[in-house]
Amino acid sequence: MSSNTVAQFAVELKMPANVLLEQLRAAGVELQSVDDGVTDADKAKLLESLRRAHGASEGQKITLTRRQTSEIRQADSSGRSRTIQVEVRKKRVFVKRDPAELLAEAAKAEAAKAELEQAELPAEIEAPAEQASPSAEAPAAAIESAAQASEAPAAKQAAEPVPEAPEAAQAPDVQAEPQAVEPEAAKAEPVQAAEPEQTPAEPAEAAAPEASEPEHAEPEAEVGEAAPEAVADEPAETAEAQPEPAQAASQEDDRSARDEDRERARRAAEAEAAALRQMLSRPRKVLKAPEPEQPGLSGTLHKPAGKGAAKKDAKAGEVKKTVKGSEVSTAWSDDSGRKKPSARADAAPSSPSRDGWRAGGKSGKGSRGGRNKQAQVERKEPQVAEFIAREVHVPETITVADLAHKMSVKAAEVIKHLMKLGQMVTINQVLDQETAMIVVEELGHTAIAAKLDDPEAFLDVAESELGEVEALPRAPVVTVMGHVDHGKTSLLDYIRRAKVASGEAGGITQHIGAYSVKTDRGVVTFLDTPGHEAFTAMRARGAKATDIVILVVAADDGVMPQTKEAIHHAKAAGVPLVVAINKIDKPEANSERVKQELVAEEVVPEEYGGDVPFVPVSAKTGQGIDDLLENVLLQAEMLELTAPIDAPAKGIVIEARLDKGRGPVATILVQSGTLSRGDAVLAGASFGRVRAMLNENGKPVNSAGPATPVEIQGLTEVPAAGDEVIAMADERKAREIALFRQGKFRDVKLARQQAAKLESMFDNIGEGTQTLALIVKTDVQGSQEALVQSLLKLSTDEVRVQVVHAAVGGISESDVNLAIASHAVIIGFNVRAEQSAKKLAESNGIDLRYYNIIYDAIDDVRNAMSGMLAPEKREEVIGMVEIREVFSVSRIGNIAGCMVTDGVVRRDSQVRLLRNHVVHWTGHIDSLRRFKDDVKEVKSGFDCGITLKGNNDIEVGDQLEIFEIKEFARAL
Ligand SMILES: Nc1nc2c(ncn2[C@@H]2O[C@H](COP(=O)(O)OP(=O)(O)OP(=O)(O)O)[C@@H](O)[C@H]2O)c(=O)[nH]1
Repeated sequence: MSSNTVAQFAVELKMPANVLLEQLRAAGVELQSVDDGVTDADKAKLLESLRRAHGASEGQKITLTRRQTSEIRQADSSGRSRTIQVEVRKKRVFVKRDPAELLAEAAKAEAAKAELEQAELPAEIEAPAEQASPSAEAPAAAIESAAQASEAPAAKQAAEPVPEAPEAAQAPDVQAEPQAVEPEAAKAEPVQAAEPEQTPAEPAEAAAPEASEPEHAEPEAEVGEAAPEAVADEPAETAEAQPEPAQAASQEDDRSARDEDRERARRAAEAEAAALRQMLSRPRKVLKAPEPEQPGLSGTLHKPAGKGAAKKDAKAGEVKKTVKGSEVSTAWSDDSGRKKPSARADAAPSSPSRDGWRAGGKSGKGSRGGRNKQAQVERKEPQVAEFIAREVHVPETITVADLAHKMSVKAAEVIKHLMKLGQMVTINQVLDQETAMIVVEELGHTAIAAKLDDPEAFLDVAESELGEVEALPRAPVVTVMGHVDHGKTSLLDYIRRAKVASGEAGGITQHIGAYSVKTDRGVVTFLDTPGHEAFTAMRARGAKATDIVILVVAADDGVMPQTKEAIHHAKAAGVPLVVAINKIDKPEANSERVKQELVAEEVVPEEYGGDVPFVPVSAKTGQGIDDLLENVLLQAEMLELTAPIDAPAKGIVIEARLDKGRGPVATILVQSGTLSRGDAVLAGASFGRVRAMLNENGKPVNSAGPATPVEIQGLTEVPAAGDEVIAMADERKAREIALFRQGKFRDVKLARQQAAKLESMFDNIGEGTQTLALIVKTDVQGSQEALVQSLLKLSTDEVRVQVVHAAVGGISESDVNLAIASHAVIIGFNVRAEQSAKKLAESNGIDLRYYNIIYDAIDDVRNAMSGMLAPEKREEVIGMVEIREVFSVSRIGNIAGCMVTDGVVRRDSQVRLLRNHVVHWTGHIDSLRRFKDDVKEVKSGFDCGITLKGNNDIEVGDQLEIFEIKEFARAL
């Protein structure tokens, strides 16, 4: 192609015509002016000249590549750990080119740059990050192709590279490539956005998004700041590396600048992450607070602060950091653009916190997770309850749940321990007392066996929950006693007729064995079971129902045997007496004689200086009845009888029977608390729910307070008179106890027998003087007196003989009951027990002794009293055992496999461990087994397994000397 003139060629090359003219002249082309023609040969000359002037025609290329990887860990709001790996690749190529080429490129680059400037910005602002890169590359590629295409002869001044050209060329090369941009980062955005309550809650922030926290920033704003953010990290780099070609040529400088850039970028990334983490972990309230200092900080820490500088850097394309996903870049830009200054200010000086964060990240949790963990630990600390050793009262039976409750542990804990003991139980399973006590001790508490019939043991939890209930005054409960035909029934009938029937419309429909009488001074409750039999029968069961005894003595008959018996019963029970001298309406009545006879029985009237009120009455005419009641109430006042009302009911069975239509019916005297219809009750060995309740007049009532007799229905069985009645919280528990008592009944009876045996009297040895209680029944009065006097003379300083009751006649049920109640021994001289009395005595273990010779009786009693002295204890070897094998069993210890070589070994015997015939240890046998069964004794010639209580130190060849401590009664 031929150009016409220099001027035209200069226009083509876009350079001044006179400059081109000079270059042509320098190349040796003879030209006079710019209007001279230029041939192709001239152009070739110019090219050759320029090449010569600037060395090799090929440009020298220097490429620097930097790769930087950073990892960011953070926890999201749910505490999950996320990792974001960011790899930033930077490639910078410096090309030293032919000035002519550069000259040509320069012209085109100018145009391309303008094009890029327009294309790049919208690409980064609006397009997602991955789209931003190609769009940025496109104009850059155009520049390169344009530069390469212009192989036109270069002008001289093109020897120096145009400053902006390399930068433009670098634009496509330098990219931040997200190697592993996790979707978590994208998730972070919804997390932030998912706080709708904040934006409406903070209208001020919404109005000023620049000052608000990133959470409130609008997505468009965040995306828009992606480019400035990315470039803002590298302002120094662009500033230092670009403008001066001389510096760009210096590799050393360039490298150090890049190191700085890299370090800065790293810190920036960390600061961003820290800021993000802070932002996520910060409490919401804190988030609402604006941070006004941020823009200022941004300006100071980042030299080209503000959008202008950022945009400029973006245009230069020195470093462009992009990550996949607009949300990620949004989050990052959001942090860096707004929070980075403060974040960096926070994070940079306090590397420990950053370390902490990283450490948290390693453990799979962000710093917030770490803090939370710490907080959780702190919160957990107080939950570690301090162990408190308790005294646990273990009743006859207890469920696993209740036992756990008593020990304040979880039922699972109890079940676990029982499993260790080889017992698989459920939470509702009933444990026997022994097992329960083992568990209690296992758990480190002190087990106390509650008394077999101690209702407190079942109610202690309930009562402790109820707390103290105020005890209020209650009516006295009175029993009438006296000799046959002295008028007990008449007296009770009169009182009931006069005081109860008259006051009740409809009269007495049913007589339930007890009733209450209202007087001017108060209420008196009568047990309508005259005679001391019922009284003593109750006492024999350990129940005390009566507060006061009215002793009826016929004025025309005087003190008779049953009168005396009644006195003995009352005195044995420690119940105060009120004497009613009855039948004073009769002309032959002699009150004074009665008084004197009673004084002989140690019942001293007040007028004689005693403490027993004597009231002359007539059950026939009603004379003195009011006075009698008044005296009873006076006596009651002195006793200060009280009982809680607002409490679960406790009472006693007065009488019970099986009604054909109604099933078991029991007359109950409520002694404390209030019994209500529907209450679950335990009555001795029977239980049930109070289905119906009738008062003394047969009228249905819903509740009964202290000292109130009621008849109840709903028990499963007929209880015995004198059985204690307890209202319980739940029927299930009442049932368990009742069933257990039924099973234990035999044992209870056996236990009772112990106390009444003459031989076992010495078991009761304690401090101070002992008392031997006797009931003496003889054939004639003479022998009675002789025997009683002889027996009383046996009393010593240590043992006192007490004749509770002495009378002529056969041994009656009443005598046996008195013996039960008084723990007395019955001596029958030439008399025998009635059949019923014999049965009662047998069933209750009462010692009945028959004698024909007074001295035999006296000798026996003396021997018994000798037994009551502390007996001599002597040791008696009963067997010898050889240990032939030793088995070690975990949790049990060492078990000795033994052969009984001599005598017998008993489970409850004591043992002395002999090693080489030297006593090594003395103690008790823990368990004695034959094969797998526990046995009570093993005789000579048999092998057995023995464990020793508290001793595991056993060896093969050891000998066990089995002995028992036997007590030998001392003679007086
Ligand atoms: N004149 C008179 N007779 C009375 C009086 N009290 C009771 N009697 C009579 O004495 C007799 C016996 O009276 P009860 O009330 O049955 O005597 P008790 O003590 O209950 O007799 P037992 O039930 O057998 O123990 C009856 O015939 C009564 O009528 C009284 O105060 N004056």
